[in-house]
Order: sequence, then structure tokens, then C-alpha cells
Amino acid sequence: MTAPRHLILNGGSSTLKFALYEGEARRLRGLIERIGATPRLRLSQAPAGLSPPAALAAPDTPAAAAALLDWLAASEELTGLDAIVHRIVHGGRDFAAPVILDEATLARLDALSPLAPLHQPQALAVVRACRERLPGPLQIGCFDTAFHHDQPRLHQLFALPRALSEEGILRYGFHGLSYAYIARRLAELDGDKAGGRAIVAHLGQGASLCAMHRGRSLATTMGFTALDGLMMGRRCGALDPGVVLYLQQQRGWDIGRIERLLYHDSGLLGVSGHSDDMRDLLSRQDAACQEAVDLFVHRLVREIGALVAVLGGLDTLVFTAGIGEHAAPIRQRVCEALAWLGVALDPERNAAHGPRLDRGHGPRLWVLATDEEAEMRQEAMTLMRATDR
Ligand SMILES: Nc1ncnc2c1ncn2[C@@H]1O[C@H](COP(=O)(O)OP(=O)(O)O)[C@@H](O)[C@H]1O
Ligand SMILES: CC(=O)OP(=O)(O)O
Ligand SMILES: [Mg+2]
Repeated sequence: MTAPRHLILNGGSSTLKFALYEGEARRLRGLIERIGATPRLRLSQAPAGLSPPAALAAPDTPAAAAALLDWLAASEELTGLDAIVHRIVHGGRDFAAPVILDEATLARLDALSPLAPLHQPQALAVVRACRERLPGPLQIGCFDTAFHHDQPRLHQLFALPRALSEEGILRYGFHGLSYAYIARRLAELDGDKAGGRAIVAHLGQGASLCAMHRGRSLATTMGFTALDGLMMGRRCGALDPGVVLYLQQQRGWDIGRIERLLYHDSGLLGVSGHSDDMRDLLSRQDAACQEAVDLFVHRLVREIGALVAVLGGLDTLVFTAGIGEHAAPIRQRVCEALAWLGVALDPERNAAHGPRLDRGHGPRLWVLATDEEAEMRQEAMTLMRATDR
């Protein structure tokens, strides 16, 4: 019997990450970045002799996935594939665990597309294309929202009329596959030694915080959609809803223009007027770029403070995802602003990207590389065992 093969697809707002597993072993891992602009496929792990395609047409995520499947098929990597595991950002109230993506389930997930317009329709289009092209393998969905599903009710409620909460206008939270992976890593690294109160900062193109108590989600900064909370690459994060009313009523902006503002033209890009990429902003001297970075740090510190209050203290702070894993100056500035909590960053460890960053006192500080694909595979394996596949 040959080892089962699983392809993992993780579509983010700016990238398509992928991994191929053979049995317990990961065979290859990589990503397609700059989708819609100058797409490029990069491999961080590959079997000998496999090299990325020289050119790639990827105007959007479904096209990027099609190009990936073409390349994998031509390289004979899809032979004997048992399952394709998809990241589905929004599972709403109903989906708290991974599921097999049949047509009825896809139709229920379509209904959540307006709540995650950067992710959900693209991911569902990829699932449908995979079902058509590769009818053999199981298609499995793993949800960003699932890790937050059992948060205490008060953390899920908006202060809106009950009828709206009852119809599902609630805080769901995202990046849960990343948080589940980090919770697992923290348990391996630290066990119960650090106490149970942790804040994890997932700082990628989308950014959020999760307050965890003993490895479970207690509160998170994203809400009904992935717009709330921190400042992000192109999203503004928490915003007085009065601004939306003003733009619509007084300035005559239509809803499409407002949606573009909130999802595409704000955040680091909007404030800097230059780039949505922290790498670019950290390398520039001009005032608008620096102000964008200052605001990113300010919003982060403010939201961490709020979550410390929710947790009643802080034992562990983790930085992860693109900015969290690689931007030492951002970690330094955040930690300096949290000195009042006893946070003490070791500058040399920070420059070396950890993994431990603290000076041996105060809250434990970590940089941990997230691995949503590993988490998805783990969850999919659990589902397959439970359903005898
Ligand atoms: N060396 C670096 N320094 C600063 N920021 C970085 C660095 N590398 C990546 N990033 C940031 O990480 C972001 C991508 O993070 P990632 O978690 O891969 O995003 P996503 O999954 O949301 O597509 C980029 O937009 C960039 O701002
Ligand atoms: C939910 C979300 O914003 O995801 P990403 O950061 O991968 O775009
Ligand atoms: Mg991501």
C-alpha cells in the first residue's frame, strides 16, 4: 500500500500557500505570491529535481490554483492523491470542525461569501474547480472561524438588538488555523510552565490578535468580518461606523466605493500612500511611510492592552505570520511600549528572530513560525479517521 497523499491549499488575501504530504512526511511546500500583480511561485521545500515554473498566469486566486494544479500534474505530483484540504475562512455558526465539501455544503458556504469577500468566493471557486478536475480525491474544508467557535458569549456579542444577534450578526474571529497551530506549539514548548494567559499576534497581510486561556480562544480582534481590529496591509481595522454613514450620506459614496475603501485602499497602503508591505515601509524615510508604521504599532499596543485586561494579566506573548516572524523593529517597538507589563525583550534574540525573545523575566516572549497547512492536515486526518476513510 502506498502512503496517502494530501494536497493542502491555503488562500490568503495576498497569497496562495500550499503543501503536499505523503503519509506523515511533508513532500513539498511553497506559495504563490503577488497574485493579481506579478505572480511568482516560490518553493521552501521540494523533492530533488523539482523546480518552480518560470512563468505563471495568476490574475486571481482561482487562476493561481489552476496554474499550481497544472504544474503539479505536469510534474506527476498529483498521482494517487487522496484528499485536497482547503482553507475556508468563514464557517459562520454552523461549521465548528472540518467538513467534506460536497455540493450541499458548498451551497451553505456560498451564503457566507459576503462576510469574507477577499477570501470566501475565491476559496469556494477553487474547491469547485478541484472537484471538476480531480473527481477522485476527497475535498475537505478547514475553517478559520472554528478555533473561536466556543468563546464565551459576551465575547461574541455586539451591543446590537437581540434579533440581529440571533440571526448571526456576531463576532466570529479569523486566523483560527494559525492560532490552533500556535496553541499546539506553545503546549509543546512550554506546557503549563508559563501559566495560561497568552496573546498571539498574527501579523500578516491580514492581522489579528487572539487572547487564549490555557490554549483556548477567549477573545479576538476580528469580528463579523475580517475588517475589524488591527490596522492591516490594506484594511483599516476598527473604525467608527459613523465614518461609513458620513461617506455615504454626506459625500454620496456608493457601497462599492466604500467596500473598496475598507478592504483595499486603507491600512498601511492608505496611510503611507506608498505600499501595503511592511518591508517597503520599514526601508523608507518619508514621513507618511513612517506614520503608517507608527499607527500600525500604536493600534497593536492598544489592542494588546485591551486583551490583557480581558485575560487579567499576561504570561506569554507570541509574534507570528509575515510581519510577526520577520519584522524585528516592529516587535521591538511593541515590546518597549509594553514595558509597564514587565515585558523585557532581549535585543540580540530579537535580531536573531528568537524563538525565545525575553530576558528571562516578565512574560515569556516568542517568535513562532505559523503553519496553517500543518494544522489543516492534522484536522483533515482527524476527520478522515473519524469517518473511516
Ligand atoms: N522581512 C519582512 N519584514 C517585514 N515584513 C515582512 C517581511 N516579510 C514579510 N513581511 C510582511 O508579511 C506580509 C505577508 O504575510 P503573510 O502572513 O504571508 O500573509 P498572508 O497569509 O495574509 O498572505 C507581507 O505583506 C509583508 O508586509
Ligand atoms: C482572514 C484573513 O485576513 O486572512 P489573511 O491574513 O490570510 O488574508
Ligand atoms: Mg495568511
